[in-house]
Amino acid sequence: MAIENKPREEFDTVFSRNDSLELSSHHDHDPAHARIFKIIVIGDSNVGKTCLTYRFCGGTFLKNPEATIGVDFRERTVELDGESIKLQIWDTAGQERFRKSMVEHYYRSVHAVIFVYDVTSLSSFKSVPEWIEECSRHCVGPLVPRIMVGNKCDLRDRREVPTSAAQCLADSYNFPLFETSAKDPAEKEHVDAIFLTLAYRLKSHKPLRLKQPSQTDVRHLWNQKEQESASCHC
Ligand SMILES: Nc1nc2c(ncn2[C@@H]2O[C@H](COP(=O)(O)OP(=O)(O)OP(=O)(O)O)[C@@H](O)[C@H]2O)c(=O)[nH]1
Ligand SMILES: [Mg+2]
Repeated sequence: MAIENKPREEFDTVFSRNDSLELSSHHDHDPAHARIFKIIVIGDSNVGKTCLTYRFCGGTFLKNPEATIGVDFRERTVELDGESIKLQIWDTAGQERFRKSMVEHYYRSVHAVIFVYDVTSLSSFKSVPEWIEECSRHCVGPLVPRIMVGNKCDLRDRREVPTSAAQCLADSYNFPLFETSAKDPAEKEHVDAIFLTLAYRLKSHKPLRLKQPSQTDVRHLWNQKEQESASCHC
């Protein structure tokens, strides 16, 4: 992927979307006191983290995604039992070179974690324990809900990770397991269910209004992202 060719407008859209979190009063549909939860999506490169988050927030399958650099923010407000809950989703980079300077930001004040692997890639599944370890190393507490997701279930003939093996791993960590496809439109509600499961758990866990990311945090990430894009010559 030619990083230099990644359209600048894409970043601007992402970041202006995030900036708008600061200006929640500008969104009529968004009650001023809506609680915000930060969910990070973690896993090897190419497993479909961007497509899954796009499916949930944008409603469609994102064709021709580029590798994520640093982080892309997406958000969706859901109504749960009459309460608006804003899910701020951090779509992280799977490639080490695009994530290494961001890792601390990923885990800071996170409310839930989604570990994604690709059911057609055994190696991405074998990486899951490493991602879980990274998460623990960053002091993410045991009460922070975690979910495991096997993506690309539409590629039935290419499956390398049996459900039984995935279930076994998920059980060993006591995580729920979802297998789904960001691509298959018939799986749309299943993708929603992943995020809504977390939203329900978070809703009951956290009685307080949560702090929104500051403009400074966002600008800091934006600057880092620009630097990484500029220094990458692949
Ligand atoms: N068949 C199929 N392809 C998918 C699915 N989800 C994603 N893909 C494809 O998998 C490739 C990688 O998708 P991305 O969403 O960019 O992967 P990623 O995990 O965000 O990758 P990084 O940003 O590099 O960490 C793309 O070619 C997508 O079209 C799916 O559910 N089914
Ligand atoms: Mg991505």
